Amino acid sequence: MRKKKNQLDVNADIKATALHSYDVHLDLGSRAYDILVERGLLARVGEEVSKRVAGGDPAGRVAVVITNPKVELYHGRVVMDSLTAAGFRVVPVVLAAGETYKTLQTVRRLYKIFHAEQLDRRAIVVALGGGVIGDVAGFAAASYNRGLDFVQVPTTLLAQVDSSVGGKTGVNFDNAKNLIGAFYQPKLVIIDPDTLRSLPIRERRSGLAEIIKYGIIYDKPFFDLLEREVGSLLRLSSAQLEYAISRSCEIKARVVEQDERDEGVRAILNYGHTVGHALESITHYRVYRHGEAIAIGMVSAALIGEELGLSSPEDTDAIIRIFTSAGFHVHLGEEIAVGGVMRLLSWDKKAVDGTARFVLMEKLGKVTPGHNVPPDVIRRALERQQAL
Ligand SMILES: NC(=O)c1ccc[n+]([C@@H]2O[C@H](COP(=O)([O-])OP(=O)(O)OC[C@H]3O[C@@H](n4cnc5c(N)ncnc54)[C@H](O)[C@@H]3O)[C@@H](O)[C@H]2O)c1
Ligand SMILES: O=C(O)C(=O)C[C@@H](O)[C@H](O)[C@H](O)COP(=O)(O)O
Ligand SMILES: [Zn+2]
Repeated sequence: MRKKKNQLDVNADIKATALHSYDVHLDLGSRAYDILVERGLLARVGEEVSKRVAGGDPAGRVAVVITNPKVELYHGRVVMDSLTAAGFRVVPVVLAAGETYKTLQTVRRLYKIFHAEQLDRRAIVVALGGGVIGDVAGFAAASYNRGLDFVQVPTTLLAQVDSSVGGKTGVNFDNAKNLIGAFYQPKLVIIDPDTLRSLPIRERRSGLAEIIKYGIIYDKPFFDLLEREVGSLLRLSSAQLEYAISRSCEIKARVVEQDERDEGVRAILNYGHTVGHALESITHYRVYRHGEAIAIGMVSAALIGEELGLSSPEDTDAIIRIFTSAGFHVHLGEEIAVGGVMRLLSWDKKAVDGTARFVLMEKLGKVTPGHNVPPDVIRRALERQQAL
């Protein structure tokens, strides 16, 4: 295992291999992998997958590229051509887009295609798209034939900074977000920030929420940088774009290395998700983008921490300020029933005996998991948030 480093030393782990090109390594022993961040990488997917996953011998190997219609339109050709040129037999699979398709039915559809194509264990599943594609394709790869090699090629900001890294795969089930799934690490993550040019502003903002999360949970200097850069990051004009992406992956990698299966410290990556997931679920995954829901959830968590005397009102204000300046609505809508949200908290994966355990901030840059919060405190915080 990599030596534990303090927050500032951790910057040294991101190896700048050229201008605006970064490699992050996630060290999990036999399941270790690289996260490559570089503009233009999409055209080198075939070469990188061949070298790093197929041991330089792609002959006779199938690459199943799982994507959705919009991503296929913008970025499918370049990826598939590059895999074909490297020597893979490419099987494209285009799934319907959106969180409402993050279901077992979609996974079953993938199994049917894998079966019809007679995939053997040498097949490689390539997820080309956002977090929904990555989570669904990853779960299918984890379970089909007891595990196929899996490569993440994330094309949303959210997927580039969060969902493509760390091996959480799965689908929603009834009213519970991500209830069915597996920990299954990719063999490689290929991030091309140029793909973000075709991404609508609302989706970019959603990804920014997870980037801001890393500042709140782990790295105050990063939070300060983000306060200055939110506008230019959204416009993709920030000179810090690649840094913000790789720094986010780096923080996630350092946390996952310590607790791959979410039994302890990894819960800090779930800051804001307890209320955030409940909001996604209560609105049937149709109202909020994931980042929008967890931005609201991060403000809820800050208000709860403040109510408990754990964190300061100044830090809550700083969180509200950064999200507001990025264009998020941090107010909890009057139409959202506080009681309904509170009931859904028991489905959170961090719950113990049906009672939510919150990740709460002590100060910007430091959060702790496992807080059992009295219901009246949660209610008070959520009602305050409705009045924001
Ligand atoms: N596994 C994890 O660790 C993890 C972490 C965070 C979030 N998630 C999950 O990720 C999901 C959210 O992911 P998301 O925000 O990427 O949403 P998403 O996958 O639904 O993608 C958002 C939209 O962007 C479009 N799109 C993707 N790339 C594009 C591009 N380059 N240009 C134009 N359009 C593009 C897609 O077609 C889709 O309509 C949620 O289900 C969430 O629970 C998982
Ligand atoms: O990787 C993690 O661990 C996270 O918690 C990252 C979250 O941003 C992500 O939304 C994750 O999918 C939530 O996981 P869950 O276990 O709460 O379903
Ligand atoms: Zn998330």
